[in-house]
Amino acid sequence: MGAIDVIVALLLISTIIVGAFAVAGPKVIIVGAGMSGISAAKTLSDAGMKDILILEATDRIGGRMRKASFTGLNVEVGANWVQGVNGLEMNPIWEMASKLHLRKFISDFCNISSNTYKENGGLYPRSKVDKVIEEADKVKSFGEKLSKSLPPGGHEDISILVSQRLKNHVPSTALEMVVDYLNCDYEFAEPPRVTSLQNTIPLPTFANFGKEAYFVADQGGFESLVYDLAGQFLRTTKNNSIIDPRLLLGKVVRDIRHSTSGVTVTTEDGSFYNADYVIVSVSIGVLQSKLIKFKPDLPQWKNLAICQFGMSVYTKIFLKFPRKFWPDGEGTEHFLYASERRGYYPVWQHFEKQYPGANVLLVTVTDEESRRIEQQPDSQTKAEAMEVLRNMFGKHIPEATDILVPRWWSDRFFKGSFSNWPLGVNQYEYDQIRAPIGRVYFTGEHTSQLYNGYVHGAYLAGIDCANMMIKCVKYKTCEYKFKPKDSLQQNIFLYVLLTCMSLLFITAVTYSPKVKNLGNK
Ligand SMILES: Cc1cc2nc3c(=O)[nH]c(=O)nc-3n(C[C@H](O)[C@H](O)[C@H](O)COP(=O)(O)OP(=O)(O)OC[C@H]3O[C@@H](n4cnc5c(N)ncnc54)[C@H](O)[C@@H]3O)c2cc1C
Repeated sequence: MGAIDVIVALLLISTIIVGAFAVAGPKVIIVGAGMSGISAAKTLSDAGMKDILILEATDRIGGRMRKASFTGLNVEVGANWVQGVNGLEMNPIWEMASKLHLRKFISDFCNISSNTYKENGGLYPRSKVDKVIEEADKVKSFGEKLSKSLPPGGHEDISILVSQRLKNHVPSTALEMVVDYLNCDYEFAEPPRVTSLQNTIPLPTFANFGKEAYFVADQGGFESLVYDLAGQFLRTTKNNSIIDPRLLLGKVVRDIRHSTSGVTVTTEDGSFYNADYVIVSVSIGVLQSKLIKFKPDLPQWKNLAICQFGMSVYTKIFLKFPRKFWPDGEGTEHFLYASERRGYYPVWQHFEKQYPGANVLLVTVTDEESRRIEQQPDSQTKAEAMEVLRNMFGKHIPEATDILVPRWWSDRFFKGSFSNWPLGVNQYEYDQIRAPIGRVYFTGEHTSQLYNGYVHGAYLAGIDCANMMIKCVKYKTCEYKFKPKDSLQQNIFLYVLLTCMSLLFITAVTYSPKVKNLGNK
């Protein structure tokens, strides 16, 4: 063996050793490849924890960021807006969308009072709608002040509806209801009677990132953000297909066995995968549905916290027409239909700016209307939407030639659209949702400390969850600091006890010398 052979052999050995160390470290399985799962996986990878395996139930990544082809156009059936832009802090999703040069359009509802239709035809006078909006704004400001005055922790929280009652303004006319719908349901996908006041008004998304919202209308799809993020740590081809063996699609996780020594994840096709840790990023709707069984089961307090939180349903229905019959031009993009039946095909949008000449309308429904519509044939939904449009624009308008009705609620991999903070869940119970259980970690938009329900919430929660795991693995700091309800109650008890004892002590100290002095006199 010559000197060169020795050098080559040494190089080879050192490469093997370095390679072995590169993949050394714990193996982590990530369940779900939506924004949160991918963001968690990337954070682990960036920290050197590259031995990861992502198991995704569907045949794609992106989860609730999903484009669909509709009459030759790619439309967003899931997330559409970058919410919270131009504020004090930079929304990370805005930064990513700007970096990728996604086409996006500011959403402006300033002119909505000129575009509000009566149930039986014709527009409301602008001044009348303005008055209702003004009144609703006053009630909202009242709610905001009230919300800030409530004690932290959430044990005295009230619903948005209760704050309206306190201000003696519960929307009751068709016009008041549609304005209320736009303010509340259109954002949270659930009515004011359900939604927590303290945790939604003011909303951290708008308070921190800014009041503006931008509508993404890019043929590559909003989901391209997730693909871009994934491409930063998973092997991809030149045309951006992911070919990394660490991502497995079509793997429906059904069973997670966990113990102090590791986890075993079993998928519907009978495969099983061993690892040191698992991160579960499925929606809270999926967690509530028990599609995934934990063995042993999650503790009672954890299951309770998961089941108490809200998974709302928000449905974007797209309709295609042979020609345009709605007004277009500046200030006409959004229009309202004020029905006596609250939430009946209420918020409409045309795409003259985004997709000129496409002749597509979008109508949004939520909650019970969404569930009802998901269960009926699309032809029935088209007939109902056409009747509403004819009420607004007259009998002469053409019939829609196509309709697209996404079904997020019926889909077992989502069970709804996004989480909404309901009345009755305090901060401590919310913290319990994201608390790890041994080697099982949880992420997803519903675990975001400030931004549940949003894409940026999903992204930031993924980072937080991965960092929690990194701290545990690398620095052996595995404690998750949260206060379960019991400990809160114990703290209150202790606080009262200590206060009483202190008062007794102060009284004793204050009065005993005086008694002595008196005696001396
Ligand atoms: C109609 C709609 C409109 C929205 N509008 C907006 C908006 O305008 N702006 C905004 O910021 N946000 C919006 N959102 C919310 C936003 O899309 C979500 O908050 C975010 O995408 C959630 O990401 P995630 O990773 O937490 O969850 P998901 O995207 O749900 O990812 C979880 C992944 O887990 C997979 N999975 C589920 N079960 C299993 C299983 N058993 N085994 C393996 N994999 C499984 C799913 O297929 C999915 O890919 C909207 C959502 C919807 C549905």
